[in-house]
Order: sequence, then C-alpha cells, then structure tokens
Amino acid sequence: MKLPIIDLSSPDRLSTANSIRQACIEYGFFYLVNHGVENDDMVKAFDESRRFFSLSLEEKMKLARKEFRGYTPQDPTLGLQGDSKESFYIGPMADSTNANLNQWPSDESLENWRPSIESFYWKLFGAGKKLLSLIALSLNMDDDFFEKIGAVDRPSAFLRLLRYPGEMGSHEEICSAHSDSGTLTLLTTEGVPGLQICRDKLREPLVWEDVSYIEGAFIVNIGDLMERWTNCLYRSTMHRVKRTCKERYSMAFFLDPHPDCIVKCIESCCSESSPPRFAPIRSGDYMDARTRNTPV
Ligand SMILES: O=C(O)CCC(=O)C(=O)O
Ligand SMILES: [Fe+2]
Repeated sequence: MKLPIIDLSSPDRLSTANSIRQACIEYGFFYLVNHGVENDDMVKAFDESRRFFSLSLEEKMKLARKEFRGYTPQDPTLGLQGDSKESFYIGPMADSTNANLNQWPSDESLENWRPSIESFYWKLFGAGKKLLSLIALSLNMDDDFFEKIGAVDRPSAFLRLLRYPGEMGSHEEICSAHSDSGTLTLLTTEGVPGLQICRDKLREPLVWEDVSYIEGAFIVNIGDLMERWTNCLYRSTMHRVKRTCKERYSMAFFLDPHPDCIVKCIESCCSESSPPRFAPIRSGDYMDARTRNTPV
C-alpha cells in the first residue's frame, strides 16, 4: 500500500497541516519527503550501522544495553514473540543529566563512529521538530505549541539502529506487532520489504498491509502519547516486520517528550460531548510503564 505523502518543505503550511491531519486520522502513518535529511546522510548512517553490527559479538556485548542505551543481541531462543533482530539505542544527547548515559564504541574499534551518528541524530531531530510544528497547526494550535509545553525544547529522542539477519527461524514476525509509545517516529529502511501496518486492531482476523518503500522518504508514524494528546483523533497504528529471509537494516528515530512533560488532552481535541478519555500523565511515568511491559 502507498501511504499519503507529506512534503515538509511546502510553503503552504496550512494545506500541509491539513494533509497531515487527514493522514493521522486515517492511517496514523505517512511518508515524509523533502525533510532536509539528504540521501547521502542516510546512506552514510546505514554504512555506520553496518560497521557497528559487523563488530564481533564480544565487542558489541561490551556495550550491552543499560538505561535503555546500547546493544541488544538477537535473542538466542528467539524469545517468546519470535523477534529476530539486534539493535543499538542512542538516547537523548541534549539533557545534561542523561547525555552521559549513552554508550559508544571506542574510537579504536570504530573510528569516527560517534560524531557521525551524533550528527545524524541531530539532523533527524531537526526534521522531527519541524514536523511537530506542522502537527500542532494540524490540531488548530499555534505552531510552537509542543515547544511551549516542553515536548521538544529539551528533546528526549532515541535513535534505534536495527539489523534483522537474513537467516531466521520459522516465526512469521521478526519485529512483533506493536504501537510506538511516544510522540512520533521517523523510520528509514533501505528498501528491504517487511514493514506492515494493521489499520483496524479490533478486526478479526487482523488484516496486515505492506508498506511500500519510497527512496529518501521517512515513514512517519504517530505514537501512543500523541494518540492521548489528541484524544484518539490521531491513531497510533499497530505495525510489525514480517519475515522475508533477507538481511534488513532499519533506523527508527523516536521523538518523545521530555520525561517531565505532562501529556494532557489538547484543547481542540475535546469538548463537552467528547470529554478527555485519558487523565493527564507525566510522559516519563507513561514511558516507564510502557517499557516495562513491552519487549519491543
Ligand atoms: O524495522 C522496522 O522497519 C520497524 C521498526 C519499529 O517499528 C520500531 O523499532 O519501533
Ligand atoms: Fe515501531
């Protein structure tokens, strides 16, 4: 399936905001083009990701995940849910209290890796921030709404590098069905298929649709906190990666609110006849509870 395409550089911001609104109501997913992250930057970041994952398991395990940052190997037992992937998480870099929790390979093992990934992180952040201002407009709010409430002024964004090996077990899903928990996600792949979305999570049996690849575009999806902010107007759509037996690299950038940001139903999304469905919640509390419950 082809999702709606949103052009981040279009001068007609109101019309773009309107298209974003339609896309978020109907799909919770869209392609983002002209987002300012050059193709070369993406190719380079995938090269860096490949460099990292080709290190020996022993080297990678020196950076085993702590505080949600670092390396998670492929589950040797293929886990309860059959996920067959390895990942590396880079956490927020702007927050002075947490920035030093990130784990980096030494310059001897991967020369220049850290500055290269850091620079990519900030480019993704720039695109995400611009997009959030349009999302605010799409909700009839001022375009600096998310900044003002502290959702992006002290960013809490995680970059997740992923590698799915070519040789896999018999499980159908190599990244199990889930919705993302935060504000929004910018996803990029190199075109190896597998990503699927399920537009109606209540339908039995579930219908999964393949998301086609558009070179250079981000695949953007709304997360659960944005669903809460918008009183379920915007959908945090379930997605997964299906086994294809081809090695696959992807990178997901989770633009999440600062842990202290209070996520409370946006004014334009509730009324007397449609009261808020969720109580206000501190973003950090919500995310902590979510990560405790989901292996993804
Ligand atoms: O690898 C992919 O294409 C999807 C990854 C994903 O959904 C996630 O990391 O949340
Ligand atoms: Fe996801």
